[in-house]
Amino acid sequence: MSILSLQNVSKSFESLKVTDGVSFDVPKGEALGIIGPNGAGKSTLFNLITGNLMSDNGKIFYDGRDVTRVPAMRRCLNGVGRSFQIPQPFEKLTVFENLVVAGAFGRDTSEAEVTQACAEILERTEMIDRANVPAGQLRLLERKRLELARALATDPKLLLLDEIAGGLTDAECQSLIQTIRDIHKSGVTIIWIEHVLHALTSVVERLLVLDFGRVIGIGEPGEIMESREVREIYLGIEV
Ligand SMILES: Nc1ncnc2c1ncn2[C@@H]1O[C@H](COP(=O)(O)OP(=O)(O)OP(=O)(O)O)[C@@H](O)[C@H]1O
Repeated sequence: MSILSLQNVSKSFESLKVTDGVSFDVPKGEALGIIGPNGAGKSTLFNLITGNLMSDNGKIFYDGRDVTRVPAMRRCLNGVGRSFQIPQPFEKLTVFENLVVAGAFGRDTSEAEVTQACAEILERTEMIDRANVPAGQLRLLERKRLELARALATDPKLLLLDEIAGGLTDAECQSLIQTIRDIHKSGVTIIWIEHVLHALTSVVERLLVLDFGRVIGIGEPGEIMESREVREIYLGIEV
């Protein structure tokens, strides 16, 4: 069964069509990667799925329900979690406090349950040693881990990751990949936008390619990367 289904979804900013008749389904438990050139409309697609933006046309179904006009907060409470391309934690709050804020707003449970869940998430994301450090003092990998942890604090069934591996060294990237794999193994459905292709293809089962707001390919990563259109458009390789 699909946890997410987009049917002919479009979005324009004035005369610029940024999402152009996008349709795809994501089965429960899948990890799907999204690639495409800068400005292809990847983050906009995330904003449409989370409800941060409303589509002009088309339908979005989440967990069997039509959420096309459902506001972002409600979608989050129902299990749509996300990380942002540019992490913006509360810099003066500690790592733990940042998580508790996300948990308090993003899940429908008691304060005690939020606190307990946040402590567990700090373990899972290897941030437990940094629990009492103000977010403003974190290094890049830790900021990325905090961003991931904040998304997990909302107890997502569907987790959207927006370029979480960007700017990391290879070793840092590998350690983050392992954490994302563990989250995936625990049953969370993941959609991951990423320019770091080796990171993406080491986790996802399928890749979706966006270009000028259109889906130009979706399928098994090896097949997608071999496709002539993808190589020409995305990689700039003449074939
Ligand atoms: N709120 C907005 N108002 C006007 N134009 C916007 C808005 N948000 C995005 N755009 C434009 O829509 C296009 C797609 O942007 P988007 O951020 O979705 O692309 P992207 O594929 O995520 O790019 P990148 O890989 O650089 O992050 C860009 O031309 C961008 O300038």
